[in-house]
Amino acid sequence: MSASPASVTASATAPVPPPLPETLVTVRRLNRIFDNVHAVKDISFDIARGQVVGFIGANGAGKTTTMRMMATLDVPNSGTIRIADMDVVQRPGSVRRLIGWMPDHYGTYAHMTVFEYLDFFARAYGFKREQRRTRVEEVMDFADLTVLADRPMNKLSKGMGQRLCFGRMLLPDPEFMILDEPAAGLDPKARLEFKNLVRLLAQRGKTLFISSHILSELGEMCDTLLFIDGGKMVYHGSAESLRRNHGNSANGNAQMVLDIVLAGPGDMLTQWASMNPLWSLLEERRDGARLLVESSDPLVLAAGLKKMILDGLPVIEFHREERRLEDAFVDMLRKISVDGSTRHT
Ligand SMILES: Nc1ncnc2c1ncn2[C@@H]1O[C@H](COP(=O)(O)OP(=O)(O)OP(=O)(O)O)[C@@H](O)[C@H]1O
Repeated sequence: MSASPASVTASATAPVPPPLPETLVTVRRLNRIFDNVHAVKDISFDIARGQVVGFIGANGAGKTTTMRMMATLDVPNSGTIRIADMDVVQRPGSVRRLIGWMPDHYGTYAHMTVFEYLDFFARAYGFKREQRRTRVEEVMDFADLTVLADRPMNKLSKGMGQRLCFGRMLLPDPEFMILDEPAAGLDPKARLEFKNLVRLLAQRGKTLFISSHILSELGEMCDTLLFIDGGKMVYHGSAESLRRNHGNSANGNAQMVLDIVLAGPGDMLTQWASMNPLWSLLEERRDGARLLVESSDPLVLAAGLKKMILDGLPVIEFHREERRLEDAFVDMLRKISVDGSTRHT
């Protein structure tokens, strides 16, 4: 994506808006029930202005339902959502002027080109003549759509379509952007480009709320992570504090993760770990495994590696890993199932 510094600021001469509050979004005791499905259960959280927040949960966890309510597209059964001190149910029109919404699916118009599509929406947002053309060009430049300007919408790849949807959201230069699974189905290059775009928007002081069911997709680009599981919020804090605070075993002992490669089948390590206390299997691969060591003492690690060799394991490579977010998350869920509380760190 070829963003230039000026390219995200709308060029329309709009009146100067009032300053936004420090706490841009406040969600309190939010509930949504569909027939007999309690999709969102008593969720509360705040989002500070300028933050990039990752909203993570498995399929069916309640992400889209929560986001649709924030985007004024659905109404809670109980609870409140306030964006810039405005209640989304009572003042949807004013809230909409502040937010951008990128749905996980969007309709295509077979005979419209990328330019025509953006031009159509820019017209709907009230951009007139030259301003409209300038704005559409700015957005196409930012979202790397310029080369696709004349391409019919129904001839776009998944990644191109995501960029178009992203561009559409950027047209009115929203302060708060709600993005539902924007990186789903993107190839690694497109995902990296998307991360860069998010970083650029964050640098310009925008606030973003981004959902994904893949933790590692969001870990690096978000200031804060918010986890939802079965409609309930189970964690609200930074990726770093998740790694730090949930890097311990249930009995409070420190742990290490070791990635080992063998010149032989990975199940040798699975068997070895099952026979050695302090060691357990995290993940078996064809030619190795990731093992968890219930200690932070380097001597325990060294003794374990020596024993592996003496036990005849053909170890050809090993390294200590940063604890993965996924592991920390699983660990946290395990602790929550023990004491039943939401984690705020
Ligand atoms: N309009 C609806 N009517 C009935 N049930 C619904 C409706 N919308 C969502 N649900 C249910 O609410 C639950 C949460 O769905 P939601 O789409 O919010 O999850 P999600 O976390 O976004 O999942 P995904 O990643 O699969 O999109 C699911 O059990 C879903 O079937």
